[in-house]
Amino acid sequence: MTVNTEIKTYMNYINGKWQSSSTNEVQASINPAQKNEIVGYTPKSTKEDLDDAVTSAKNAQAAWRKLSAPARGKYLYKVANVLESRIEEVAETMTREMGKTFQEAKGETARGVAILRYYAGEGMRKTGDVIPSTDNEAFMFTSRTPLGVVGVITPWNFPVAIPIWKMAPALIYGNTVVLKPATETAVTAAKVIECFHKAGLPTGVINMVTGSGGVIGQGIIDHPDINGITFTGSDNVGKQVGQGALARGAKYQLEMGGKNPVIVAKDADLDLAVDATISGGLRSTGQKCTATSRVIVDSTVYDEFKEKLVAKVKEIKVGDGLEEGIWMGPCSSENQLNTVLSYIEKGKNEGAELLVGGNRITAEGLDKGCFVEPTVFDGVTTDMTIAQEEIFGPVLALMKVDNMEQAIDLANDVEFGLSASIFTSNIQNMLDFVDDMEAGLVRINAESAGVELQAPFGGMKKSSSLSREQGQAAIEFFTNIKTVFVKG
Ligand SMILES: NC(=O)C1=CN([C@@H]2O[C@H](COP(=O)(O)OP(=O)(O)OC[C@H]3O[C@@H](n4cnc5c(N)ncnc54)[C@H](OP(=O)(O)O)[C@@H]3O)[C@@H](O)[C@H]2O)C=CC1
Ligand SMILES: O=C(O)CCC(=O)C(=O)O
Repeated sequence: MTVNTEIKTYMNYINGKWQSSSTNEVQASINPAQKNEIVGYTPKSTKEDLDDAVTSAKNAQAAWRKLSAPARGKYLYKVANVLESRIEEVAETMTREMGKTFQEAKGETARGVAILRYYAGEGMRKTGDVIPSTDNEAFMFTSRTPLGVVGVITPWNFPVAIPIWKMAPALIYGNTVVLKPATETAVTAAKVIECFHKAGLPTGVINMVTGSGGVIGQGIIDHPDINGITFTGSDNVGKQVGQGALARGAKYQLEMGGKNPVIVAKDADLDLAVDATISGGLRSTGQKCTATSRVIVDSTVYDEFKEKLVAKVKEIKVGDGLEEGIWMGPCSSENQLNTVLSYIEKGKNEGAELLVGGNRITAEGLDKGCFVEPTVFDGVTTDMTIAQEEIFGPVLALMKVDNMEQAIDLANDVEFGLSASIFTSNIQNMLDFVDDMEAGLVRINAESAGVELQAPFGGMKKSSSLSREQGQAAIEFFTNIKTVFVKG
């Protein structure tokens, strides 16, 4: 494929115009597969830039809310068409900016298109109920009203899908938006916003301000004119968002980490389980909140499963995600790579046995990138750090159990509860797992990652603020219910 190597400076999008930051300062976005390559520059914005964006969103609010939902939907269909016409280009930028393979990046961009179309269609669906009143002369019903201005703070691991699955429902239900994308993937975000611009959304309905989390993200948390904040990212920052929003009475929604288990029962199809563990744990270099990280295997099939898993992990081709035949790209940044390596060190120091991987890759051609070997640990116990904390890297921890009850207890023995999967052919195992697993997504004979846009998405315990994103569930966050009582 041809790679676009032009280094461009992208801008904030405020009040329907592309604008540099008030200080004109920019930050470089670096390719994690080739750290000497700059993908583009984006503004290092200030509080003043954010204020302008919020004012613009606030001014646009009334007219956008007054449009019919089907009319708002028509705009989203147009955005979807523009993005669809740019899939390859946006995907290439994503791969160069955060490292996931081009195939995965294309899949994610296509998913962005599908999400836009889904929420465009939502504009034609009902948003309320008629409820019988005890007064037989009255008419009672519910309707939905938008929050107002929504602040959207997004991470780098799904730089197209996550902003879109937050912005599209915000818009269809009548909110206006200020997006603060992750700094690491701000160029990809700018390209997504270009699609909204091209689709001709009314001025001010959508705005983007790039810049540091500490300034622009914190600014969104504190801004009195932002009525709701939707966030995906780390546990620590999520807590700050929740506490800040609560303190000033803004609505908030948080999606944070996972420590997702896969259980392999003695009656599992082992080949299927091995493939799903690798796909769920190591695709996107393990940088998904739904990634498999703990592999809990029945002792009867433990050795056979381990042997098959290790053999396949050794075959994984790591490299620049733009190259043909590469299965796993780099970590998204040097920081992320160092975090992963530090967890691998902790695993070794705390007594886990390294079966494969464990090192930074420094082979020629990969030495300028943030590459780490896909890694599998054996003999992991639940008290170890690698069994408890989110690593966000290509690291699998094998854990042995003697029966299904032990497996589910172990699977639940973490602070997170996002996704979990089981491989079994026994119906009782499936039913027990569905009933007892403390996770927002429970998947049977399927990998832990893989979210469908039309279904609710979110976790239990520390994984989320207990609300759900995506599908029709999104309406609960992006609107308030009004109960209407009418009497002639
Ligand atoms: N649940 C998930 O899908 C994700 C989980 N993570 C977890 O988080 C770890 C760290 O990743 P990282 O990128 O640092 O995640 P962060 O939580 O720091 O970043 C997520 C978003 O929050 C912004 N942000 C950072 N600080 C603040 C702040 N004080 N107030 C408001 N917003 C802020 C970031 O901006 P900026 O980019 O400018 O810093 C980014 O837009 C990963 O290793 C992983 O464990 C990370 C990404 C996604
Ligand atoms: O598994 C997926 O497709 C979604 C994962 C996700 O939401 C995340 O990593 O933030």
